[in-house]
Amino acid sequence: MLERELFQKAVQAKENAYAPYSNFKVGAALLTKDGKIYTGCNVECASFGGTNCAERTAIFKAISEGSKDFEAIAIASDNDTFTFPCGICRQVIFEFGKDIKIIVGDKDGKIKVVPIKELLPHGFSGQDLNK
Ligand SMILES: O=c1ccn([C@H]2C[C@H](O)[C@@H](CO)O2)c(=O)[nH]1
Ligand SMILES: [Zn+2]
Repeated sequence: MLERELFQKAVQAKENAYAPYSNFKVGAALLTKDGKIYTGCNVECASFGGTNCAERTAIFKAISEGSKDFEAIAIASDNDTFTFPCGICRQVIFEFGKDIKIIVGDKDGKIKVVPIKELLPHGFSGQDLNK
């Protein structure tokens, strides 16, 4: 699966976003090492703390379906430029692999790929708990 194709899946997943409060729709597409794709969107809540980001929706779907070896996650919003994952999502992505590739795109179709360890330098992980 090409990075560009995975990004397009994230663009499609964005259509299902439930974002009536922020109006900021986000889609994510998660590629597993065995070639499966799990998509996700942000789901907001009137009690704002109940909101879940697109990235974590995709990851939690995958985990709950028995997949936990991830290759890459693509993220799309309606912004003109790249939307990188928030801090909470960076930590959750890092939980499942320090080399997972983050794929973002801009309005001109430019794709950028960055490993999660670059977005979360010195990240806390299970290793710190001797796990
Ligand atoms: O990478 C991001 C950044 C933000 N959001 C969502 C959370 C909230 O619904 C809205 C505004 O922060 O966008 C995501 O899903 N992913
Ligand atoms: Zn997030």
